[in-house]
Amino acid sequence: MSKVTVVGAGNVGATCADVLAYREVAEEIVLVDIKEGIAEGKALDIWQKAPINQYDSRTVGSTNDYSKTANSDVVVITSGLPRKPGMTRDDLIETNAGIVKSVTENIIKYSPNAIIIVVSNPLDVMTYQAHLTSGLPRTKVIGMAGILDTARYRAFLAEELNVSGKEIQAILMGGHGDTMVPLPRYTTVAGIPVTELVAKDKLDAIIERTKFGGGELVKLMGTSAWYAPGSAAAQMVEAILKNQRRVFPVCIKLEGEYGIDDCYLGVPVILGKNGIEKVIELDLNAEEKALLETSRGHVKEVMNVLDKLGK
Ligand SMILES: NC(=O)c1ccc[n+]([C@@H]2O[C@H](COP(=O)([O-])OP(=O)(O)OC[C@H]3O[C@@H](n4cnc5c(N)ncnc54)[C@H](O)[C@@H]3O)[C@@H](O)[C@H]2O)c1
Ligand SMILES: O=C(O)C[C@H](O)C(=O)O
Repeated sequence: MSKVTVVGAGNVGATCADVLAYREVAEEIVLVDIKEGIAEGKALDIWQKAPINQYDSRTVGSTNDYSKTANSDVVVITSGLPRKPGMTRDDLIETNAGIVKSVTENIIKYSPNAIIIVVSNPLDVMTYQAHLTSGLPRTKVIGMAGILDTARYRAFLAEELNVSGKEIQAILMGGHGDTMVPLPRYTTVAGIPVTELVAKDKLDAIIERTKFGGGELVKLMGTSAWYAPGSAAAQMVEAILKNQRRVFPVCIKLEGEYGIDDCYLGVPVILGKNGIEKVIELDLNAEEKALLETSRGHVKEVMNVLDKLGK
């Protein structure tokens, strides 16, 4: 029987649990939150939707009782503060590091072999926190951001070209912040290089919009996004539980890949039943390497802040 826990029953966590349920990705989905009753309520609401939307996955809620999460195959961590207008994701580090640490300790106590998908921000450094606290191999403590950032990039391109978003294939690398690195050289529209279809100035504008895609939504809503993020995390869970071996950009601790050591960054990987089955190393050109290096430098600075906080 497959079991998934989603910690944090807020906007992203509840959306993720809902997508997991209606896609019947797991038989049991446990939603956990620290706020009394909220996880139980949202789990019950999703369960009551099952007869309407015709699914059999069972959602269960828990207020901070991790015994209900025991033997989860995959755990998604969404607990933590979202940013408000005027803030960067990095501003959340102090509060969210404490939350991610305590949540990870509880998770590992009851599901020592789970694969952990981190969503809380600042994403790359919260993945670092969960990896350190869990003691699991790097291939089993991974971060969700690349699927979301790529989806934004794909949606903007679909709009520009007036084609289905399904036709856009793209890869994006680096940290989940303004230094992320969309890769037009690896972007195609049904196999056609995007550079043959979109003028350079338009493509550059789409890349810029993608980099600040999270901030655009924060400005509009006063808090950060949840539909696409929750669905993106659910897509990672599905790839793992169904051993789909999908190729996604995922945050992992790099240990020599791309000439980078000891830094958590988004890179293309094969995602399957063991978590990250393989990191795919692209032959980046000089410009792409320089952009990735800038992103690495930024994430490393925030990792150093976490080190100073005492992890
Ligand atoms: N990686 C990404 O691409 C991405 C995308 C969107 C949001 N995020 C991040 O995800 C996080 C959640 O965003 P949201 O919009 O769902 O926020 P939210 O405020 O709606 O939900 C967060 C939930 O976490 C809960 N929580 C806090 N401390 C907890 C603890 N110790 N144990 C269990 N639950 C706890 C809160 O009670 C709340 O219900 C934020 O840090 C946000 O920045 C990341
Ligand atoms: O922008 C945020 O703060 C949330 C998330 O990282 C996003 O990209 O939507």
